[in-house]
Amino acid sequence: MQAFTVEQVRRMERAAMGPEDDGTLMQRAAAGLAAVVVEALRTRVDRVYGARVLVLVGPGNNGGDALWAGARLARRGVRVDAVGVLGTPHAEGLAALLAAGGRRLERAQLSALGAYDLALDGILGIGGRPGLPDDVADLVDRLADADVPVVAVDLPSGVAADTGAVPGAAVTAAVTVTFGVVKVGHLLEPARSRTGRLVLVDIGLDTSAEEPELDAWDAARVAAAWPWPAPQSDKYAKGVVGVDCGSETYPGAGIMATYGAVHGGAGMVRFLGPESAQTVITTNLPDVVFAPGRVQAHLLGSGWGDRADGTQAVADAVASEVPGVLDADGLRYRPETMPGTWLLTPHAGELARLLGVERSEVEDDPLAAVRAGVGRTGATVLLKGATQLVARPGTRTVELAVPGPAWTGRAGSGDTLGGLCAAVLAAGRPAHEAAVLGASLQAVTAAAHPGPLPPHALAERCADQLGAWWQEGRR
Ligand SMILES: NC(=O)C1=CN([C@@H]2O[C@H](COP(=O)(O)OP(=O)(O)OC[C@H]3O[C@@H](n4cnc5c(N)ncnc54)[C@H](OP(=O)(O)O)[C@@H]3O)[C@@H](O)[C@H]2O)[C@@H](O)CC1
Ligand SMILES: Nc1ncnc2c1ncn2[C@@H]1O[C@H](COP(=O)(O)OP(=O)(O)O)[C@@H](O)[C@H]1O
Ligand SMILES: [K+]
Repeated sequence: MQAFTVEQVRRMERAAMGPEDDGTLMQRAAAGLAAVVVEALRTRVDRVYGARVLVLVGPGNNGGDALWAGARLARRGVRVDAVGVLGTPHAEGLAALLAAGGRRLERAQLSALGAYDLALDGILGIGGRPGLPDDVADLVDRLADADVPVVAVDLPSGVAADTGAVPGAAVTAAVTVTFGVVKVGHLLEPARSRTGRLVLVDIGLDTSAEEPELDAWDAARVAAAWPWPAPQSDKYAKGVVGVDCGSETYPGAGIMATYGAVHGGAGMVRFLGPESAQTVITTNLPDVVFAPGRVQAHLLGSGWGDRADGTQAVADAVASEVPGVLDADGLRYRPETMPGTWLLTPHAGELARLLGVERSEVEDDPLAAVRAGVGRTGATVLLKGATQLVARPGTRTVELAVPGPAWTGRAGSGDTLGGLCAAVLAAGRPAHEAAVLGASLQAVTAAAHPGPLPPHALAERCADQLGAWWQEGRR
């Protein structure tokens, strides 16, 4: 699924409309929106005729969409009340609603909100600045308290369309009906959680001239793209991962990274980390070897802590011209520039440190931050967290891994994730694919095994997930 910025949407809308806006796009949007509301009413109250819908109307075309959809609903016998909550409502849309038998109410006339079967959020769309005025936020809260489900028009009002930030009050929708194309904010947390189920209505926009801002993967695409071994593949075709992770202080990181590489399907894993981790690895993963030798992907940095020869270790690995994953503490020892064949896997705090900015800056605009990480380092960057973004040199579009459940975020999950990515890298895939596939496999597996599994146990389930896909023939 591809997502676009507001600026791109405006360009596509202008191209579709031509010099004059004759309202065609808005009519298509309203028709699609009304159809979704009809289905939602059938599901919720088992009727359309006589059902009650409240339309919250803002000052722009977003309110226009909602009012025109309200008119369509009113013609089907829905009892539609519209209330202007910001500015002056779209004139033609309001006239159409009133002509169809809908009512316009003042806010003071609103009582017994629980009597509404559903509310339409037509307050702000792509022209909205994030946040809602206090009085509007208060009405939105009262609807939530009254358990009235909200269908958001285009975007849940109050969220930032281009970043997914939610810096102030915002609507939480059960369903969001968006028009033409998906917007960035629908897919990035925290706005994603405000979006609910996302329905895309085709209004005839042509995306071919625009490079998408985001390319979001789903599980089926991950399964299809996985580097499945061919019948003749030997261990070198599957790839050898060299794991130099962990330290005497943090031996577990080396163990969990190794679990990731083994269960991500590496043909061989060489463990080149601290001796204190070796006994556990030998006992639980006897296939791992400890002798130095041929490596097709490096995995460095997880659990290093302070490492006296850290700079040299990273420099040597980069100089070997073999691709690699550089994680966690290893990021502090990176050379000034790195090849795009290397994958850096920072979480928000690590990326902030790398960029010399506050963590909040990364969290407020992760898309800009992950691109800045590429600009700063030259490497491919996976920003880890609730939404996992992958940026690479030379390509503006940022890839979005399949999201997983919040249980996944535990000490050591990042270490196993590094191992999964390194296994894909060792199989010969480019760094950005290794990042998306590794992160998505972990997320899909965690979703299929909900609960607080420790990272090494989740890594074992990753192998089960690959096995299930293999048996389904999804390759
Ligand atoms: N164009 C098309 O062809 C199509 C467009 N479509 C629909 O149009 C929507 C975009 O419509 P839009 O451009 O009119 O902007 P919209 O989001 O309604 O609001 C802008 C108004 O809100 C105000 N305002 C902003 N933030 C605020 C805040 N925090 N608090 C208070 N006020 C705030 C802002 O005021 P100002 O910036 O002037 O202060 C301005 O008056 C789009 O999402 C889709 O639903 C579809 O029909 C398909 C065809
Ligand atoms: N809210 C969340 N939802 C889903 N996955 C998450 C969430 N938070 C973190 N994760 C996952 O957990 C892992 C945490 O990585 P990281 O912060 O590097 O942990 P550590 O360094 O302790 O191993 C990442 O792989 C990320 O994918
Ligand atoms: K809206």
